[in-house]
Amino acid sequence: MLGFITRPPHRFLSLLCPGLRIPRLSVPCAQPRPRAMAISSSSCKLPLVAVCQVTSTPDKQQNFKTCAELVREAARLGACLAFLPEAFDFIARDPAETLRLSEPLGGRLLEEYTRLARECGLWLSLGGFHERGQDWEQTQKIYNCHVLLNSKGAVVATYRKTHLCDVEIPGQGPMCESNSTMPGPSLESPVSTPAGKVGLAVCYDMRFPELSLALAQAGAEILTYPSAFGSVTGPAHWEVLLRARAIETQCYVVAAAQCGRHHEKRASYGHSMVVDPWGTVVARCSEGPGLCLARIDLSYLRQLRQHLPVFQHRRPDLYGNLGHPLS
Ligand SMILES: O=C(O)CNC(=O)[C@H](CS)NC(=O)CCC(=O)C(=O)O
Repeated sequence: MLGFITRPPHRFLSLLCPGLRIPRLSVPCAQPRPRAMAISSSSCKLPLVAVCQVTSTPDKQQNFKTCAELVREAARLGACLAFLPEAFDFIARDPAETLRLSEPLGGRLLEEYTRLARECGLWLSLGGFHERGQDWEQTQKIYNCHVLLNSKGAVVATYRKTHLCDVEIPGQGPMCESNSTMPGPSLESPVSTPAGKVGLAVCYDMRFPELSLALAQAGAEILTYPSAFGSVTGPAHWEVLLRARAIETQCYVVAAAQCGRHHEKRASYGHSMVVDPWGTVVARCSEGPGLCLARIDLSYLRQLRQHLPVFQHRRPDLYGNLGHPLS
């Protein structure tokens, strides 16, 4: 069947996901994009991804139950890949509790997620696992590890957050991630998944466009920023940063977020979303825990990159080869 679309099919997604809000754009008719483009198959054949939003607490078992329910729902709705936010495993009250609750990749929690991926037959982006790495004995610190599982439950990639969030924002309470966490040593090459080539990052990493450019130049089609964004920086920066990363890299951006109050000392902004390579928010979660869905249209991405070839127009002679090469 030959279909014509101008952008991913919102109407269909709203039917699938009643909680999904169709985005209101600030400049809805001023967009000089191709009027319509032909796609060779029905939009229903395009891969569907699910973005899960949760409120993690220090209760690991309860957090797993909540995430597993959302992942099962994502599978039931036909998603091939589900994204969980940073700290999907738990959000602790202090660094000592964070360290106490952490596990190695070979621990019980990852085993449960392996079983879940296999049972549901979908890929899982576990967006920020508190990982006791190989150097745990010496450092007594963890890594903030983004783990990608395939539909058989195998770990196909790991990326350890390279930019740690040590910031003091008035009104938000100080964050000092390096109290408990080591920065990752390297970027990870984008990974082929049923939805496209996924570039891995975590939360605060989104503030460093060099990283997203490096991933895009290494072939990423989908950038992922699983997050636990603060409640002061959230309203000011969250959507702007995600849309900017999508526009400048011409990638889909998927950002699963923590939301609500985790315990007496901490709350997160929520607003999980998927942004398309044009910068349009094509799916977003509503206030509380839940999920939203989006179709990934790589032929649209490729056409956009042809129409607007920014990667051919860069001037590394003027400002260096930012974000290139990856390794
Ligand atoms: O603490 C954990 O258990 C997991 N890690 C996090 O939640 C991290 C470090 S505190 N949060 C962020 O990076 C928020 C960044 C942010 O809010 C911004 O860039 O404005």
